[in-house]
Amino acid sequence: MDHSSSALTEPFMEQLKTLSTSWSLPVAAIVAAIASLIATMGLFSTKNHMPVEGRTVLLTGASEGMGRSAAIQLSQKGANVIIVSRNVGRLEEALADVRAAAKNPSTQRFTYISADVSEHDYAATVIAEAIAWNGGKSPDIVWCVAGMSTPMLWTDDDSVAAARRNMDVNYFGSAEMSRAILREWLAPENSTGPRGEPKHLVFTASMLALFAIIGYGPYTPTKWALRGLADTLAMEVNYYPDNPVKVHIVYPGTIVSPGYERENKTKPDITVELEKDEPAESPDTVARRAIAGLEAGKYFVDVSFLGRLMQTGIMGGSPRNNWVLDTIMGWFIPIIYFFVLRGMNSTIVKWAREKGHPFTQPKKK
Ligand SMILES: NC(=O)C1=CN([C@@H]2O[C@H](COP(=O)(O)OP(=O)(O)OC[C@H]3O[C@@H](n4cnc5c(N)ncnc54)[C@H](OP(=O)(O)O)[C@@H]3O)[C@@H](O)[C@H]2O)C=CC1
Ligand SMILES: CCCCCCCCCCCCCCCC(=O)[C@@H](N)CO
Repeated sequence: MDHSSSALTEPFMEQLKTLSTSWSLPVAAIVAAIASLIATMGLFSTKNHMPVEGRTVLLTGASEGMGRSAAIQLSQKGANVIIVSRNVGRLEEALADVRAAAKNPSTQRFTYISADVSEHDYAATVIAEAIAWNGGKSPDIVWCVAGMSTPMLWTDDDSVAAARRNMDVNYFGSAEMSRAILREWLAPENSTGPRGEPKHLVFTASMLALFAIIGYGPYTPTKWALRGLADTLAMEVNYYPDNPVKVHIVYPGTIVSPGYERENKTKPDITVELEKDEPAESPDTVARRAIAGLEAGKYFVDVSFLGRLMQTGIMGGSPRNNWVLDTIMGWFIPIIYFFVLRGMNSTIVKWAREKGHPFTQPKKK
């Protein structure tokens, strides 16, 4: 016979148990969350999460603009550097600057590979060449920088052709490279165990992948696509615990680069008007901030204050840089966007009223 419970006490005990679990679970969760936050925040650590000295870095799109600046700065930090783009003359000039910046000129090595990132299967060939040059070892860090932009209105004649071209260079150029290098890094014969120095795969998006504005229809979706791929791969690399790889994605604002000069030739004036709130920066500055973010171990690499705010506003299921700050800041961003969007849309309507129907406005060519 069971004496331990009576008809009276049992429901009470059940209630008490439910009550205590309904409290203890959230409390335990909050305590665990705070503890793991403190552990992962890295607030007190100044560890360099991406040492490059003596390691080999491959960058696409590094003959001009931010990629070139990044290659030079990584050379200053002691990296061996491989730069990839199409034009050989510009590659040679850039490589001379990269070489001249070397920290240890007698031991660091440098080379370039000419390739068009928009060509199907280009990356497997580039990686094979890079490995042969690097004494049979794959590069330790791959940074996809190559990109282009042809801003125009979506109703313009050439917008869909431009969109396909932008997608081939910006998205598939990085997608193919990431696949080629991951097939090396993640291969069983290249396992280092979970404590091995991680490899780094870096994508270059744009602030427009966080907040889209009028006139970048052919371009912005390519950078959103990169964000989707980067989030996917940030999770997928965890499937290979013995082959540690860190994925990162950089979100630059306006970079005063040769590419920026080119895109401004066709950029609608209304786009120029709305993007003027994000201060334009030199390629050196953007590269320096991006590398600092990579060294700090960030997944989402912001290079400006607005970019930092925008990131927190769209994070969804992306890995966080700092769960506490990102969550608290995330509560405020919708309030900012309420005013920003109203302001931008009223500027657009005002311009249409002042300058006439967009089809009848003079076209930039
Ligand atoms: N400029 C800006 O305002 C912003 C730029 N970004 C992004 O940052 C990155 C760097 O931009 P930015 O500094 O302006 O770069 P630039 O446009 O100045 O330079 C582009 C580089 O990529 C190479 N490249 C272009 N197309 C190809 C191709 N099909 N195959 C191989 N290489 C190619 C170019 O060399 P070559 O022509 O010889 O091939 C060059 O080295 C890009 O991904 C860009 O989309 C993001 C936000 C803002
Ligand atoms: C909290 C949020 C505040 C929102 C303020 C909005 C300001 C809009 C700035 C848009 C800047 C776009 C820079 C990237 C440009 C680029 O990628 C191209 N130049 C490349 O072609």
